[in-house]
Amino acid sequence: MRTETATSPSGLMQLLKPHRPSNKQFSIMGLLVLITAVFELAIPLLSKFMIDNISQSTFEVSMIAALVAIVLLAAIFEGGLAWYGSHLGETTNKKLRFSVFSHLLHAQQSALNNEHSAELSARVVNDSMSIKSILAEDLIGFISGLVSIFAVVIIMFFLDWRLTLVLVACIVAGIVLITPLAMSMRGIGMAMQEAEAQLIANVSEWLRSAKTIKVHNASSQVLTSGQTLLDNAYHHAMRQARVLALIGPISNLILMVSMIAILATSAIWLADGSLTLGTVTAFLIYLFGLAFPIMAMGMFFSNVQRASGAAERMQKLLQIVKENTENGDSLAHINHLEVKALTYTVDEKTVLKNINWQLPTTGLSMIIGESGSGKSSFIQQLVGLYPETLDSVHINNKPLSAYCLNSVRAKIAWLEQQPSIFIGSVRDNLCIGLIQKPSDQDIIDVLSRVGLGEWLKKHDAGLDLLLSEQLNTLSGGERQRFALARALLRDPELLILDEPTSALDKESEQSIMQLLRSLANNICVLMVTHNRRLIEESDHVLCLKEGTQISTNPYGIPARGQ
Ligand SMILES: Nc1ncnc2c1ncn2[C@@H]1O[C@H](COP(=O)(O)OP(=O)(O)OP(=O)(O)O)[C@@H](O)[C@H]1O
Repeated sequence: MRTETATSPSGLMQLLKPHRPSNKQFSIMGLLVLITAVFELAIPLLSKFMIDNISQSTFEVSMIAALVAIVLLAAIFEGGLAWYGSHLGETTNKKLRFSVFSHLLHAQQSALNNEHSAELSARVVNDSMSIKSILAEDLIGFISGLVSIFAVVIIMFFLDWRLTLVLVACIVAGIVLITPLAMSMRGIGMAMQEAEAQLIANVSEWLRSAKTIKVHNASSQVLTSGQTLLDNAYHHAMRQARVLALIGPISNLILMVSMIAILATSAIWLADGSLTLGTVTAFLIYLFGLAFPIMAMGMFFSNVQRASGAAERMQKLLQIVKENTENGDSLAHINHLEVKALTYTVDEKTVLKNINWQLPTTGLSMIIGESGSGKSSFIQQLVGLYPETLDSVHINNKPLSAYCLNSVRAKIAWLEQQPSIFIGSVRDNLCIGLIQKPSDQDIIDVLSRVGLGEWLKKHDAGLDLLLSEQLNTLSGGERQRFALARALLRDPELLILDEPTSALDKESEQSIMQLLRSLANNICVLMVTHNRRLIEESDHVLCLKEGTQISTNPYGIPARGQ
């Protein structure tokens, strides 16, 4: 479950710790920053000597050659530094995204049930971007800015300490002005990321449900809601733009005021001969050179605040408790399956109450009951999706909590009420999670067994045909049979099906039931159904009413084994 944490720039460091570049990589970056700064700082000094030599008529051509060489080297190192920074930032970004994505995939289902998938995707993809830019761009700007400001102030001090004092006073005033603006970026950044995640979640849902919206004449209503979300995102983006728009001009203002102050004071000292024209030129070049570092440092502080907000949101995701799927005994075979005193509660609502049922390891068992009676919830407990009920499900007289869940799930195939289709080929969709991939012929045979042989023949791409949730390649009934094929390829010992024939015509239903009956000779087939006709086919029945097991069959139809 989630917990609140106060995240600051130190929270950002904590998030980055396992993924950040190595000390060696940081050292290389530091070295590149230093070399680039040295070259860039040498340019004004060389210019000063050149100008002073020209005015004293002692000019040498070699000086121009040295200046050109240094300008070129500075440009080469600057490019190299930008590339290296991006390399470090992008690598960290990739690792961070992978870590959060992998954490979410392994997160406990109950925590994921409360989240919107598109909002989670937005956090994995978007929030990490602002964290990446700290490493890829801002950190370099900050370190080179720091080195430049420090070195420039020292060089200037040796050139003329009086002008330096004027400049330092201007810089300090600028920092005092910029700091509160930078600090406000954290809250703004968080609110902006939150607004964008909400926008993405809603837009993706609306677009997925475009047909429903059209048929219900709800486009204008949805647009109004969309407008509100857009206004919210726009409002926060503009708050950010206002702060950034202030940081730029304030930095320029510092530069301008510094320049005017330096020129004014230089005029006096030039007149009394205590200052050379070369020194003034060098000062002015250094001063322009300081504009970028000062701006970069302002940006660094504001972006660190913004990234801290993103880090806080990502940290919350990383605090979702993960499933423990790898520890415990490995399950070889299901010889005995029993549910003992199973109670399942969600948000103080009792969904299942004290269910006791021994499932036969072969045969066709059915779970029946009114809508909302807890049938789907019951079968989800058998695959260990909810840690709080692991001790109530017993396999071979040991609770699920004693087993390595991955080994249990390897023996089970679960066909959801609304089967998922992933972006990928027919083959990829059917073989998902299988360690030993079946041959194409095996896949084609299974598709024929579930009645999709003709469907496959209609598509030239065959098993390479691309499927996705959005592509309407499969009808509702075909999708159910497709998911059954996926389940069969797992060669399960327990086959769980949540209303597997709800979208099928009578003929297809009969052929699927025939298939399930023949499978039930060797394995446990457990299906949820509303269909009265099918109950007659069952060997065993669990009847649920408002989450409680009842002995009387509400349909009044005796099952085969009863
Ligand atoms: N994660 C959850 N959070 C809140 N309520 C839940 C959750 N899971 C199930 N429920 C509630 O528990 C009850 C049983 O739901 P379940 O889906 O198991 O019923 P069902 O018998 O399969 O219904 P149907 O036949 O309509 O599919 C419902 O009222 C449902 O809203």
